Amino acid sequence: MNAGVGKKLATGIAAVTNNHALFCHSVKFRQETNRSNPQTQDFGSALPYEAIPGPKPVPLIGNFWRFLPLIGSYPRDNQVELVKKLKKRYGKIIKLSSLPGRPDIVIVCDPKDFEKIYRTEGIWPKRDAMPSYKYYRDHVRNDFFDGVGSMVTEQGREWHSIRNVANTPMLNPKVASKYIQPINEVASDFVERMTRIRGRDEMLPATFSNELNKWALESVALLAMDTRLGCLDDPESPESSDAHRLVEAVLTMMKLTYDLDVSPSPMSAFRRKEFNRAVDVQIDISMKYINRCVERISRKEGESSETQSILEHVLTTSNKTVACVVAIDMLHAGIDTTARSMENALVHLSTNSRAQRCLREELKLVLPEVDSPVSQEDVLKLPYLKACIKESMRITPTAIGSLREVGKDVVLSGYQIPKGTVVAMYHVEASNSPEEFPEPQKYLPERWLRDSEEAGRGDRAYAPSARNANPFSFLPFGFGPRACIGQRFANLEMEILLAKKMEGDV
Ligand code: HEM
Repeated sequence: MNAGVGKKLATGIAAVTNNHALFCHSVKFRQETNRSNPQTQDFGSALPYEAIPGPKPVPLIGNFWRFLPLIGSYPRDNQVELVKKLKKRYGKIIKLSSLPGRPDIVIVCDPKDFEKIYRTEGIWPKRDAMPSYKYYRDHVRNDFFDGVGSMVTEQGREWHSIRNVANTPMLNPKVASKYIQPINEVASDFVERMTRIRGRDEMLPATFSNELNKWALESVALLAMDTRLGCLDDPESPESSDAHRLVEAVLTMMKLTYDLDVSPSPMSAFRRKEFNRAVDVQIDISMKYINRCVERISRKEGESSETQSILEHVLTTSNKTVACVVAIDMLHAGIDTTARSMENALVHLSTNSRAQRCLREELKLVLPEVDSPVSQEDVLKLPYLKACIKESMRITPTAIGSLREVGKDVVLSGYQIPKGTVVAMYHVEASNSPEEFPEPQKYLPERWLRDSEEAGRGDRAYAPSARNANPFSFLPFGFGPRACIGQRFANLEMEILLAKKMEGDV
């Protein structure tokens, strides 16, 4: 398994310069924060924008050279390391200016500033993301997309119209409950596959991260295409199968999104062609299953919308192009993120035998029958399981930060930030800050349990409650109207797989 947990940047829509963002972890927190007014300092009396600390641009070449090998101070640093270095040198707010072809970026690390930023975003938050995919849609395959924008890349009214179509089924708990059984089946197949692929020494293969991508794709295909693809089949699907081609296409696209949008090079023209081919495959395969679904809908006219699947709902309220765009958004945003978050949780647990014991104890009580399906009610009775996942996402979030264009003039860390400035909120800094989470590097799921009695039970550790932290310091799925639309499903997929995996190990 990958040892570099925490250093991974989610590609897809994730990771600040590659553009991901986050969501609040409890309704209670949301109500509490609504009561306070984060705008405490008057704009006019704040320090000017120009005075924000940060690397000073050199005449003609700006700040670009700082990221070059040999001469730069931050050559090819991953973003977590880069921000740590910048924060140590300049403080909690840093301005990165004079980067070729990019606007200034203001980096912030303080959760109090995150709240102020999210409070300015209004009903149509702006988060620029994946320019390569946008270019493909607007210029390469405009014939197919015909102006339909994607949730991940669009802004303003265009973003709102596609997000609205997807919100209705994806945020409906009754629709989600229809997926519990198939998500269970995918998880059981994956646990069986884990047993098959273990070596004689019982170790998982070095390709285990890729196996998790297959599990995440198999789960997302349920939502996006109403189908089981067969990514976990034994014997493996042939190279010409949809499962094989889609895994390759999604992984290629995710890798090239990073190369093209974050780290462009002289090879970019060749990579763009490969990128375009990878999206072509996703369109072909998604459309095949969307067409099948259209036939199914025509056979069962008159069904209530509550019994419809997400895809059926999108097709009956919109059209096939919109359904395909939503499906591709899910493929982009729902695979790498869920697979990496699951991998991180497994790594944290594998190195923490006490947490493993506590989790098994809880599972034995709630799910005495190994192999029985995990229901939504079961999950509600498994607070330690949920806490294990949360704690892993706190220490090693897959989306390390989030971009926004500020919607109003705002004061951040005492400096004026004019409306329209691009800010990068580094959530990973806040969720690992000792001010918010004492002993931040310690994996203590107990932080997330509701009361101290529960925390002290059996082998459980006493831990400082996460409830004392600023609610904006832990936002693994973003915040506000642009928060992750797949959060409910991602959590269900991870909870059910983790429960089945740990149960099976007893
Ligand atoms: C553990 C897994 C996941 C994590 C950590 C994650 C995290 C995020 C984050 C941080 C954002 C940006 C939110 C913002 O800017 O405030 C986001 C957006 C998004 N996520 Fe997820 N996500 C996960 C799984 C999924 C899944 C399974 C799906 C789909 C089935 C999905 C679909 C999306 C989409 C479409 C967006 C863009 C929403 C928009 O801009 O309107 N995500 N996700």
